Formats: sequence, C-alpha cells, structure tokens
Amino acid sequence: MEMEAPRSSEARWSRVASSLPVRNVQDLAACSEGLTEEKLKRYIRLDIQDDDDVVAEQSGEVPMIDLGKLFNPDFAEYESARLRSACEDWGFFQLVNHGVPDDIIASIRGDIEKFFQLPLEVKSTYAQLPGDLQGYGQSFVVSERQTLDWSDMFVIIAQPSQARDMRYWPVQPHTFRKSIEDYSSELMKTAHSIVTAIAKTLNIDLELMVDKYVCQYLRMNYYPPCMTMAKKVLGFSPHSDGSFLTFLLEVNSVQGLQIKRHNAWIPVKPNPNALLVNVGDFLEIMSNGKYKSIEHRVTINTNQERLTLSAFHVPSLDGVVSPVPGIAEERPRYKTVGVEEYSKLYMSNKLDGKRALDHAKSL
Ligand SMILES: O=C(O)CCC(=O)C(=O)O
Ligand SMILES: [Fe+2]
Repeated sequence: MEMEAPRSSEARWSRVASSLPVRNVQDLAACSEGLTEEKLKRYIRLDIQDDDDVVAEQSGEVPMIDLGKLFNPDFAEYESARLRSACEDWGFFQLVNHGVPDDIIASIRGDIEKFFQLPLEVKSTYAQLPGDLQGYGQSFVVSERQTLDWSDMFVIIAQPSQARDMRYWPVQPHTFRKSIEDYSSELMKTAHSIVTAIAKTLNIDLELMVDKYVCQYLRMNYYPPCMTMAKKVLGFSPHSDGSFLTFLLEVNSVQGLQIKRHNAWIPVKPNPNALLVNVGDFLEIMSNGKYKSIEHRVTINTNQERLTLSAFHVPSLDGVVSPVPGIAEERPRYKTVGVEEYSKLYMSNKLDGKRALDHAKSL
C-alpha cells in the first residue's frame, strides 16, 4: 500500500477551507495615527450595543473537573457524575490536574507572547500554509462574519505526527517548535484520558471514540485591546466549535471568553491552572445531543491584549461520525455526517451561529 504523503493533510485542508484576506488587526490597533471611526467601521457590531444579556455573577461557576480524581478509585464515581453533568448542562469545564507539565505550559505561553511581539513582516513569513490556507493575520477558518472579528489567528496542523509538516511551523522564538511539539504531544495524552472518562460517562465502548480526536489543530489567537470602542467590537463572533473536543489555554489569563447559557452570555473567569475544555459539534452528534456543543464568543478589553491557544481535536477528514444508538433517546436526532463534508459546511462563508449542526439534525 502506498504511504500517505506527509503534506496530504495540509493539501486536503486547503480543499475544505479557503481563507479570505483580512487586515492584520494587531497592526491596525497599533496604528500610530490612532484608531479613527473610519478604520474601525467594519468591526463595529450593531447587535451588541448593550450588555443587558451578560450575566457576570455566574462567571466563576463553570464546573471544575479534576482529571486525577476521574482515575482515582476513591473519587472516580463522584467525579464522573460531575463530568457527565458538566458535558450535559454546560458543554464546558475547567480541567485541573490535567497532566500537562507546568514547564511545558510555561514555555508555550512565553513563546506565544514573544511570537506576537515580532514585527508584522517577520510573522507574515510564517503565513505559509499551502494553497489558500494562510496563517498569521489571515483568517484560516473564514466565514464572512469572521472577517469582522477584532483578532488575528495563526494555525498549525500538529497531529497526527505523520500529517504535519514542521516547515510551516514558526522558528521564532527559537524554542517555539519544541514548545509546540511538547505541548501538542502532552495534550494528546490528556485528550486520551478525558475521552476515556467521557466514554465511561456515556456508557459506551471507548473503541467508538478512539478515532474521533486523533487530529489536532492548534490555533493561536491574538485579541488586541480596543481603547475607543471595546464594547462595540467582538474578538470572535458567536460560534460552536467544529471539533470533537477543544482545549483552550488562556495564555495570559486576560478575560474575554463568554459562553451562552439560558439565553445569556456568561463571562468565563480564566483559571491559570486549568485547561478550558469544551464539547464540540462532533461529540454532540455522537452523543445524540446529550452532550452540548455550546455557542461562545470573545469580547475585547479597553487596555489589555488577550492571547489564547485553542487546540481542536477532530476525527480525520475521511471518517464519519454517527450518533451512538442508545444514548439520550431511542430516535436518532442526528444523521451520520462525513467529517470532510461537515467541515466544508462549517467553514463555508454562508454559515452563522450553530447552523452547521442544524444541518446534521435528522428530520
Ligand atoms: O480565544 C478564545 O477565548 C476562544 C477561542 C475560540 O473560541 C476558538 O478558537 O474556537
Ligand atoms: Fe471556539
């Protein structure tokens, strides 16, 4: 059998998603002549003129799950019940005791901060994903609405290791490739543990899930402050993730993420010791709607930049995802979806909010 060419993954992704050219927002925000209304115009959201629908009181209430306890016979039953309720009721949880060593987290944090401080010309040289996929300062996953987002992103295909091409990884700062590689492979282990625990909470065979999180895309996100109109722009439009599971590292612990709950937005308080994990669309489909892929968005501060690293764990593009019989209801609420087809839909310019998931609903 022929071996897959190392770059096939990138090549294939460029068929799934093409990027729209966008202005680098960090550069725009740093503009020495100041931010005129004219320059900000395309980012201003008329739909968020007030924050009546934000419920700050609940910001500390996102469930916290201890990975160690899930595998400790003395606590496993209790902690599993909490995990199940977090996935059903919140779709998000703060994972502590997650096993990624502190020094590896510290290195990747430091390197991401240094990377975004590089001059634009230098960062642009790393915008080299093949085909239409561009990295830094060009949106990678671009629906039309994302071109309005007050943020920049840089994407790296990190796993599986045969699919990645490190030539596309930044080498500045010089420790960056190693930090990415270390973080990525440690996170695979964490993902494996949490998926094992999730399979148990759903009472399904782990085998059904082993191929659902094998690919990992890392996306560094940079949200510049916006002194004049922080409340009228969004760093990331409302969306649910087209992943199986997402792990978010809040690189500098500056608040910004809000999650939708009971029709209100709840700001999430960063926990420097945790990884924020959320259920993605594929896990919602697989669990037949029992576990929820929740909408979220990112708001902007007046004087602090926010840096994050999202790790999307997804099945390989040639796979399919189906609801597992017996979960939640007898009747399947979702159809079987092809991963490539779903990803194309998710990244198409016509989507808004959760509609990709709506397309997977059965009649
Ligand atoms: O940067 C954040 O806080 C969230 C990013 C996010 O939602 C995503 O990358 O899908
Ligand atoms: Fe997201």
